[in-house]
Amino acid sequence: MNAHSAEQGAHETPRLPAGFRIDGWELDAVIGSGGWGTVYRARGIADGTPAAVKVLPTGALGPGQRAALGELVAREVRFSAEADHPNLVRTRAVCTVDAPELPALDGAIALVMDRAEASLRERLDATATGREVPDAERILRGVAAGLAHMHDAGWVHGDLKPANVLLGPDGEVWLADFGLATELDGTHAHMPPLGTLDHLPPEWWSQRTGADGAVVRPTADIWAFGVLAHQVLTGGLHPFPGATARARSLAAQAYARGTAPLRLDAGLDEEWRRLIGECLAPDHETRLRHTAAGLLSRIEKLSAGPSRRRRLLPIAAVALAGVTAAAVAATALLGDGDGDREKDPERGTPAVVAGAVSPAAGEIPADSDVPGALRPVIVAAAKRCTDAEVTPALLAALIKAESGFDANASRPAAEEYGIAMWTPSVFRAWAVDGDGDGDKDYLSPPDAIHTMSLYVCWLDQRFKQAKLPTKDLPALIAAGYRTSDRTVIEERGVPERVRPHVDEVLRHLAAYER
Ligand SMILES: Nc1ncnc2c1ncn2[C@@H]1O[C@H](COP(=O)(O)OP(=O)(O)OP(=O)(O)O)[C@@H](O)[C@H]1O
Repeated sequence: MNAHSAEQGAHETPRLPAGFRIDGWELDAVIGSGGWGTVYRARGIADGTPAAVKVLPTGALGPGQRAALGELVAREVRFSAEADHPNLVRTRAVCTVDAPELPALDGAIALVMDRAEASLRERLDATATGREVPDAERILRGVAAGLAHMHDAGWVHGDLKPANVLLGPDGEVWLADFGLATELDGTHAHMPPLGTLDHLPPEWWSQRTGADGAVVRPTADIWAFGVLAHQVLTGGLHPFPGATARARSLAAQAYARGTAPLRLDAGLDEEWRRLIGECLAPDHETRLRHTAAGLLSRIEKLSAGPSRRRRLLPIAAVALAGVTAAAVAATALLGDGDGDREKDPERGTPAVVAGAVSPAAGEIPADSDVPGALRPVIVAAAKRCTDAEVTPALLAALIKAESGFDANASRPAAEEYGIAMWTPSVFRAWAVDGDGDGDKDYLSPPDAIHTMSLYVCWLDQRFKQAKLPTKDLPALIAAGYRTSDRTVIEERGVPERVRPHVDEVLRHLAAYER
């Protein structure tokens, strides 16, 4: 299971050895560890019933930690004991660990649960970016049903995320990890400021955290469901851009403030796009209209309808290019500057949305010097961007000026390599798997060109936001690709030192636009 989780717990508390017995259960290997406990494979001593035992230690912690853990454990135990629904993991017993030789674990609470085969997190990790997780709709239906039951019973999950959705041996879908589940008091409850950044609603950040912790309401679970559904239907893409959870949460907050639009993945089916967009309504009040029960009945209708597919790029272009319709890869937020192509930590994902064909996207003239094998790749890459300026001709002109279509081009002094002359560290932040081989490689022309399209799309949007003259956009993009968005915006035009390069791009562009 999740190696990260296993490591995380390893140094915090000792492990119980395989064969250790807790009441009628015998432990086997560790499945994984979370922030508060370790989960073991186990079986019933009497009849071999498979189980998973979560051991929640209460010793060996500082006083503050102990208080917080005590509360979480109490919640998890209480909720687990009360929860009874096919979409909530079943707790068969709550026991106490008797291990005087291991003081850190002696007296720990052990929750004996039905054992899952995998978590949704693992399924996502095993799914290629851009593909749906197998059985996606059924899984989402199970999650919505579990959530609806919790809300009806007056609880909020508070930590809905793929790691907390378990998949049983016979395809069961179980919500798990109720440490943050909290009982509703009127319309909201309180919980400590834990949870996972990636699934917290934007209003979380503007709430004051009082003695009882932040307010948590069912609408927080609705938001988390929207994020999770987007991940499940896109092979793990988060709906907000950023390389880190913190960056993504900042992007979600910018969206909630109205300074950035919501850009869901281009391949999403219309109905799902609408449903996810509603779950991700920017504020609690708007989200109030949507209940988990309402989501469940919509998903049931969706599943009953004709079979749905992610929208793919036009087959002809894809087949010719030898590339798969790998979905738009999430762009990443970057760290420190690198070379001349600087990076802006505030940037968002360009509008590579809707699977729409770029309005000005034409073919590249057959008698041009653009190699035939590259043409369909370039055309498909340009379709990643809905902005009219980013055409196959512009991409071709940029590539011609950058490398002369040489896949092995390199300028080591400037750390630029491959057909699109990517600086490796910059490439990594934007990388798209253009050829669908599961790898993102700046020396692979489809990867380099698809990534170029994404980056250029973002430059185009930056320059429009900065109100630079629209008629100059191709020149500005060429300059931005050679320098940085910031340099071009600060100079309010093409910097003199890259003027010859920009003129060359414009010459090629004129030739390819014929
Ligand atoms: N009933 C179960 N059957 C099989 N695996 C389980 C079961 N419950 C939890 N796990 C797995 O055990 C690991 C640890 O789970 P745990 O709930 O302790 O932490 P987490 O959810 O990864 O993190 P945190 O609780 O800090 O959010 C995870 O990989 C989880 O998928």
